[in-house]
Amino acid sequence: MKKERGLLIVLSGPSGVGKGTVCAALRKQDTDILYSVSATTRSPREGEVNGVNYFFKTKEQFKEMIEKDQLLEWAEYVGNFYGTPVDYVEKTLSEGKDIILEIEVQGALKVREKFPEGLFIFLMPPSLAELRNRIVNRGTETEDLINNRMTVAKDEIEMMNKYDYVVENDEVHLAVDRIKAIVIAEHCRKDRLIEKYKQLVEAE
Ligand SMILES: Nc1nc2c(ncn2[C@@H]2O[C@H](COP(=O)(O)OP(=O)(O)O)[C@@H](O)[C@H]2O)c(=O)[nH]1
Ligand SMILES: Nc1ncnc2c1ncn2[C@@H]1O[C@H](COP(=O)(O)OP(=O)(O)O)[C@@H](O)[C@H]1O
Repeated sequence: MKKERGLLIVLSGPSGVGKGTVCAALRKQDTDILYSVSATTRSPREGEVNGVNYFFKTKEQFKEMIEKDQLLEWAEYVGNFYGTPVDYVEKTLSEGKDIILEIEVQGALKVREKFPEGLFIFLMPPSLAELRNRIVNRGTETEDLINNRMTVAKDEIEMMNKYDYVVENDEVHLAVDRIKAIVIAEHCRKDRLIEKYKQLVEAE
């Protein structure tokens, strides 16, 4: 029987909403969802590990990846470049495994063009004041960068209607449970299963 392709899941949301935290919590659980590690020209934050959080690249190396068609999508975000290495995504999906991409809105829309069947989830903060608190408390950004990210955040939130689902990240464990529930439901959608069961009946 033809192997079912994995599900491509995109998680976006404004800076500081908790995408990294929620993804890390999801990764810790035994969910069978693999994680796409992006390439970026941003400098590593304290504690970030090359190849785990990001593949940290120079601008020249990043440009070379674009020229060699090694990125599924890429975008410039608050002065740095970010992109999704295409090979790992393709390999994972063709092995029938699910993969999650934690990427910003412009990139997500490009992925949508290539993978209309993907599952697009937007993570929302409980309020904009709470969003700012989270960025401030994380302590990784200067005042200027916090303001830039808040401006971008408002534009990003307006793009929410391009997504299939909106998940509030009030508490990490609740957001994780919601995402897991959405993924399970997506696997049960009839348009994903019709082919599989048709073959099953025909094989009888
Ligand atoms: N388009 C695109 N965006 C990415 C990629 N990797 C990360 N991002 C997004 O880039 C933005 C900035 O990421 P980062 O500097 O790590 O900060 P933070 O996620 O806001 O804490 C976030 O919205 C990420 O989701 C990628 O491969 N492609
Ligand atoms: N549900 C939550 N409640 C309170 N704080 C949170 C929650 N989710 C994430 N945070 C905190 O908010 C900050 C930003 O989270 P992070 O995962 O880095 O966001 P993003 O990847 O979306 O930029 C971190 O300090 C993180 O610990």
